[in-house]
Amino acid sequence: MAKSATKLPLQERVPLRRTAWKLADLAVLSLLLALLARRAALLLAAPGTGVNAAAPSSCTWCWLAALVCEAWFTVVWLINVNAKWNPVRFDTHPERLAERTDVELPAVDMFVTTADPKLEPPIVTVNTVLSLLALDYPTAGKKLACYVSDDGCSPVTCFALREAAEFAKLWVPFCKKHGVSVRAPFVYFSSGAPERGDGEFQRDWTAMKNEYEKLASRIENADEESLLRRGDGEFAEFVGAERRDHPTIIKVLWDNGKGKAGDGDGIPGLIYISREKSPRHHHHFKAGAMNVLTRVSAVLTNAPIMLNVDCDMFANNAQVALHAMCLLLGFDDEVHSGFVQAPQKFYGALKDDPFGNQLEVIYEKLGFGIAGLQGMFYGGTGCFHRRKVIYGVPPESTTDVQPTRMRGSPSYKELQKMFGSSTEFIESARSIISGEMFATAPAVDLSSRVEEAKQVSNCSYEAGTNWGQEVGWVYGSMTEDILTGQRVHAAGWRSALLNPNPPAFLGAAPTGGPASLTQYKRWATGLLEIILSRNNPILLSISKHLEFRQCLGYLVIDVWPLRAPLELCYALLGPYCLLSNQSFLPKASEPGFIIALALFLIYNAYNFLEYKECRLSARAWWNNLRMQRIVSSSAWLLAFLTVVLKTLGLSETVFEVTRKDADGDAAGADEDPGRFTFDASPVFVPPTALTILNLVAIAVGVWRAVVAGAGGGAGVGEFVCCGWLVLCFWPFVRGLVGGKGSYGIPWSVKIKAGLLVAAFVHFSIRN
Ligand SMILES: O=c1ccn([C@@H]2O[C@H](COP(=O)(O)OP(=O)(O)O[C@H]3O[C@H](CO)[C@@H](O)[C@H](O)[C@H]3O)[C@@H](O)[C@H]2O)c(=O)[nH]1
Ligand SMILES: [Mn+2]
Repeated sequence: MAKSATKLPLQERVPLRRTAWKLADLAVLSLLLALLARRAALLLAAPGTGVNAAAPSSCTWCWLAALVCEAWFTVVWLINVNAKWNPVRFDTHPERLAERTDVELPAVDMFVTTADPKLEPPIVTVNTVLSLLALDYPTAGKKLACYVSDDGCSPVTCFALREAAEFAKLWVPFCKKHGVSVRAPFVYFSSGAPERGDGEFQRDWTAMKNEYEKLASRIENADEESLLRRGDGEFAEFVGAERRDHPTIIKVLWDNGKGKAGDGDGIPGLIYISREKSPRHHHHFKAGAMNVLTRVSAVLTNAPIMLNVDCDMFANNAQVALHAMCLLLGFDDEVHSGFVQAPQKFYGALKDDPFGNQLEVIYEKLGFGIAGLQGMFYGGTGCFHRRKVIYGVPPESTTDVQPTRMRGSPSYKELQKMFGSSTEFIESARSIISGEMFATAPAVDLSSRVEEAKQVSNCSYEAGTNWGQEVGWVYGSMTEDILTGQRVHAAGWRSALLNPNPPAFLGAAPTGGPASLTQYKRWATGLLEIILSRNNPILLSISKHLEFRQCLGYLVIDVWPLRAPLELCYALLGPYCLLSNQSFLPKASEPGFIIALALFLIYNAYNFLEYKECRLSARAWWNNLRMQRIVSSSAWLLAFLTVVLKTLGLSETVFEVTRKDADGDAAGADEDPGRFTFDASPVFVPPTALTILNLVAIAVGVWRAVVAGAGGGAGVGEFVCCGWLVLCFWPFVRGLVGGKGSYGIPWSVKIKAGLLVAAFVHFSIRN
């Protein structure tokens, strides 16, 4: 892109100052090191005997275990400090795009994935699709196209999208005429009738609202049986289609190519795809769906930029594609924006984040920090990709020792080996690899290329190719987003963080205990799969272009499941010591006590101030703090065990889709959607056991000190540990005693937890 000095930049990378935070980072680090040094010194001073003469009751192996855990906590702190150290913000100026006659905007293919019409109601997907079709983009009708992948193979979803295509003919012009800001109809109409505006607007608004309500009721009342039996054979392909065993179904629901030459202001094309499934082929969950979307769109429209969103992530900012273009076109070298990721933000989010999954502080502190290193992680949704990056093309600037097949003009044979045997696909890939940003898509009806598109969606298409390895979304992890982003960074690309105001996309955060913990468990399972694979960030930073500090940044997230066993071990030390009348922390009279106390206070104050700085409440801080403990002992721990079993070949990991609620809150009027709910799932066993155990330990400790008068082994530190854990697990205390229905912990869980506690108490007291 030629540039002259007078041109205003499309984007600015603004470093953010954080001197006071850096001092606090170092203060906590020093305290952690002091704690470690003291422990190590005392252990060395009295090998074999009690840990120190002043406190003969301290238990040597508890001190050793504590030393290992605290060393690990120090490492975790260090990698966090690294990630947060140099944050940056990217400011984007889409209004300058219009002034820049030298900048032509590339076409964008927009992908939406859905997998289950029950967990992901079609009306949710339809709203996401409508928000994308109505995006502001010059000649949107020509340059944008929307592809929906339906892993649920549901005629209802297909019907809903067909209806949406009709509705879009009214909705898109309405949004553009009146400058509607949020173009997902359910959000737009939820705010009630507009107060201002002229008569024409009022009339249009009422008419639109009526149309939307009719659309919504048609979709909600659609049932699979009657669709399949419809006389016009419209859904004939779905007859007999098993969700896990059916041929590819592709339907062009709106063809923007058809006889529309010259009419750029039309509505973007809309294509429905349900890829072939067969029990003989692994379908690789979302990553597999993304790869099919990539190939089908290559054959049909072949836009050089691809946007991907989950079915619940509507565009909340109509200018989002323009903001993204500022980052994709606004650098002198495109290596700086291999992909452009918007943070995951949520709509209708519950007050004070009761399930600790709104991730606001993570994004603002960790996200901006990582953005200042090699660049934001790919988050699976709300991301603009360069098609060539997904195809494995390295940035111009990397000087690889090995000659890469992807440079220059690879031969047909080489391309076939990488991308598979479709001639149409290879032709399209050739123009992408050569860096062509403005190849005009063939001026043919999309419908006339459906057969080619079906060919590249077959489940056998990828056999023997590089798809899922060096090309496309990477297979082998439930958390395909982090894995795929790592591959892109390892190729030497950087990424940019897209953070416009209003936020780019909004999605649904799961509510209730089971859904939230299932999501965390899936993430942690996938992360451990990454750590154990040849794509783990340490190997990538040694052998490829993943920068060292970025590698440490990835580890902050990747080690989640590894934290679980160590945090569990540390959480057991307090109750063990109270039960066996020993200690693992310095006594209040010892100098070491002050270090532990200061660490506890400063660490928590630090976190609290982070929440304050992100404009969140004290309640949100506390909810997140305690969810950290709950998630670690439940979801992360189970993920750890699942992957151990998988490694031993005893089980498989599967992608459990998160439920999305159509209206944002699932609970009835008399229920409290922020209150923790339970089911009989094994994830609830360990935290239930920890809750009971800590209560028992405190009771035994108090009894020993007060009634039996034989205290002295355990000190104030052990009591604080157990008391703190009980506070953190308060939702479980409530679930144990009083909760009705899903607010109570089921008996099967209580019994399993009770048995674990009995065994642990027996073991502690006997020792
Ligand atoms: O076999 C599958 C399974 C899932 N999906 C889609 O994948 C998306 C994400 O699934 P969801 O259940 O909503 O997971 P979340 O935990 O909300 O997703 C986060 O975490 C995932 C990785 O675990 C990322 O892929 C997502 O983009 C990210 O938002 C949804 O659109 C699904 O329809 C498929 O297309 N096929
Ligand atoms: Mn989701």
